[in-house]
Amino acid sequence: FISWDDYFMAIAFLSAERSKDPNRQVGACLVSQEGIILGIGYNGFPRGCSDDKLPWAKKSARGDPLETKYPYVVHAEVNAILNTNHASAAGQKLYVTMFPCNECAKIIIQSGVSEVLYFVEKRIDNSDHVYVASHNLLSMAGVKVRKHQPQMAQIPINFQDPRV
Ligand SMILES: O=c1ccn([C@H]2C[C@H](O)[C@@H](COP(=O)(O)O)O2)c(=O)[nH]1
Ligand SMILES: [Zn+2]
Repeated sequence: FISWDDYFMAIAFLSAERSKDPNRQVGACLVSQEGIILGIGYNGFPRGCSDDKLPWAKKSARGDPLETKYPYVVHAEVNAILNTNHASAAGQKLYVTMFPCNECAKIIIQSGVSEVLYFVEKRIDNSDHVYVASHNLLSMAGVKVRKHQPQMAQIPINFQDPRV
């Protein structure tokens, strides 16, 4: 059987699979102190804002930021926190497939999340101020941050009927 941490991180990974971002799929899973899933999310455009009308591009040929995804996309962490159906995020754990950016860090802190477990860091070196700021904020606010060390290398899901 799989450990609780692998289980919740796997749910964040599965949620990431729903993202339509062609460059980076991110998933998040908010879990209560009792081990109950309160919310899951992935990076996507806001409800009612169609993927057919908004761009998924990283860069614009014309240098217009409005032709890129960045001003429009809701980050996975924010969606997981907002998808809680009014349960409080205070004291809870957030499992994320990628270390959160500074904007997500602010929301994580203000919503009272007490621990962030992440799988990978996007930051390549200390020059990426967004992720350095995120580390600084989470540390100053006393939010625990832990890199998840999986106990299983993979968790296959087989949709075949187990009796076959
Ligand atoms: O904290 C974060 C940071 C980023 N994301 C999402 C937002 C975008 O859809 C991608 C990043 O795309 P790049 O092409 O790597 O710039 O990741 C997030 O959900 N949470
Ligand atoms: Zn973010």
